[in-house]
Formats: sequence, C-alpha cells, structure tokens
Amino acid sequence: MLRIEGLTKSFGKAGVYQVSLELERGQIMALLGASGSGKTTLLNLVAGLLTPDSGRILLEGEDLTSLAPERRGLAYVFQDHALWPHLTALEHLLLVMKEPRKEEALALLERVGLSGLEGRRPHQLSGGQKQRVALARALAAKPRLLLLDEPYSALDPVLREELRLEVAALLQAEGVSALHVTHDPDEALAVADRVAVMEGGRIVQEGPPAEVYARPSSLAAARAFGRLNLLPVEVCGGQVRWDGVAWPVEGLREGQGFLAFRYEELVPSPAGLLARVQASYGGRGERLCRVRLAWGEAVVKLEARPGQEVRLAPLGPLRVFPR
Ligand SMILES: Nc1ncnc2c1ncn2[C@@H]1O[C@H](COP(=O)(O)OP(=O)(O)OP(=O)(O)O)[C@@H](O)[C@H]1O
Repeated sequence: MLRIEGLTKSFGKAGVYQVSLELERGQIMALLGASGSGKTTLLNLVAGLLTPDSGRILLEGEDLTSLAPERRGLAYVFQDHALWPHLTALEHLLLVMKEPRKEEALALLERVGLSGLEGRRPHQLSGGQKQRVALARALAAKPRLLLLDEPYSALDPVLREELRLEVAALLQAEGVSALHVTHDPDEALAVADRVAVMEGGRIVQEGPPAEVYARPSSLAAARAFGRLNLLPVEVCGGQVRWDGVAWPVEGLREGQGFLAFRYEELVPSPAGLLARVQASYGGRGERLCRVRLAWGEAVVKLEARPGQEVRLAPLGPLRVFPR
C-alpha cells in the first residue's frame, strides 16, 4: 500500500536519511523517537511539503514523489489545526468531501464528540474541539493515507483515549492507512499495528509495538517506550554478577554497558538480588516502588513498603546496551 524507498532530506547536519518502510492497507504505523529525530520531516516528505534529495514514495503502486501535495490523495492533521477562520465545523467537512452530504458530515462530527457544535467557527471552539474538527475533516476527505502529527496533544487524557480508539476503528472500517507521529508510548501500544522508532533521521527499529517494547534493539528504541530503567553495569561472560547472584544478559558478552529493563521485568524471588525499597507510589492499577539495587536505583512493579528489603530476579535475560 505505502512503500517508502531510501528517502533522504538533509538540512546540513540534520534531516532524514535513507528511510525505507512499508505499510499495508488499513494499518496504522506509529513513528516514535526523541525530539529532533526526524518524525515530522518524514511526514512532510510524504505529504509533499518538502522535496526529498533522493528516494521514492509509492502509494498503491503510484509514484507520488514528484506530485503536488494536493494530488497525493492524503490528509494531514497538523499540530496547529490549519482551520479556516470563516468556516463552521460542518463547512470544513463539506468542503473536502468528494460528494458533500450533510448527514454524513454530521455523523462524523458526532463520532469525534462534536455533535451540536457543527455551526461554530474556529474562534468559538476550544483547542481540543478545533483539533477534533481537523481530525473529522481529514477523515471526511476519505484519504488513501492519513498523516497524523501528535493529533491528540491538546486533548484531556479521557478524551484522548476515547478518540484514539474511535479514529483507529474508523480507519480500520474504511481501510485507510495512517502514519502517526506520537511521543506517547501508550498511544502507540493502543492503536498502532506497527511502530518505527527514529533516531538521528533514521529508522532504527520497526515492528509490532509489543515486540519493539519487549525487545528493543537499541537504547533509542528502548527509551521511546518509557517505563525504562538504565543502570551502569559490568558484563562478564554474558552475565552481571553481585553478591553470589548472576543474571544472564543479552546484547553484550563482556565489558561496560547499561542494563535496561522495564518496571515489570523484575519480580520477587527468594534467590534474587537484595534490594531496599526507597519509596512506593501508585501507578495505573499497579503499585510501583523505587528500589536500591547493587548498581543503582530502579523503579519496579512491586507491592512493598519504604524501608522494606526484598529479593528480586529478572523474568528472563535482560538487555545490556554498550556504553
Ligand atoms: N526546515 C528546516 N531547516 C533546517 N533544519 C530543519 C528543518 N526542519 C527540520 N530541521 C531539523 O531536522 C531535525 C529533525 O526535525 P523534525 O522536526 O523532523 O524532528 P521530530 O522528530 O519531528 O521532532 P519533535 O518530536 O520535536 O517534533 C531537527 O534537528 C530539526 O532541527
């Protein structure tokens, strides 16, 4: 459906380099990565707002690379909503519909939680409501591909969660693919079929979200999902050792590195490593504790009280990234 081949755009030392990816019809790909890693630049290249130095963009076999933005069959939801000041919410939708039908436009506005506000102009809407008009407009255009750049950033957490599921369902029903830039790992895990992690203008890992979360191939990919502890360790013979306890690790056989693990990857075990609980606090349906381990402090999913001593062991081999 969408095929990007070796896309490059350099701004001196920054930019996007040799990015290739494929996305099937109806799939959502989340683009994750630190600020400045090239996510928005990649979206702008696909949209045609930037011209690549090299590479190709193919949609359903058609080469879009030198087509004008308005001829690509895409819709784009920017962080600033790019609404017309003189048009009502409803008129925004009717303007882009191939066959403008009021009932259909009203139904779409209702699905994004805007029923009753169809007659309002942008200055009469809140930031979050404007963002939803922009989303509804993008969907009303029935694009072949939807480009989303942090589309839910102005929404409160409840609305954000509702809307991202609603939009994912709408995209799936219509068979529309989406490239979705987000900083929110929960969002990527909730709606994306695939994630691509960017670092320094390149895609450093790509795959199903649960797989990238569980098996990040680099520090950047591990960081992109949050819930991460990084402790400096010395690896000997594929193990980290302390006080008679040895944990097998992956990624490094010998030398200094960062032991990387999620909050839920250490569990209580009688033969585990001794840890002292420093603080305990609530998470989403879970208790988290900050504990002191041999190599430093870490957050783990654990029911314990401050001051308590616990023994912890990993569920499986943990990853070590070179230092
Ligand atoms: N028009 C431009 N001219 C010069 N440099 C640019 C231009 N656009 C982007 N850059 C640089 O390219 C790099 C990638 O920027 P981009 O906006 O794509 O990052 P991003 O991953 O979307 O970041 P954020 O998450 O902060 O939005 C950055 O270093 C940025 O400063």
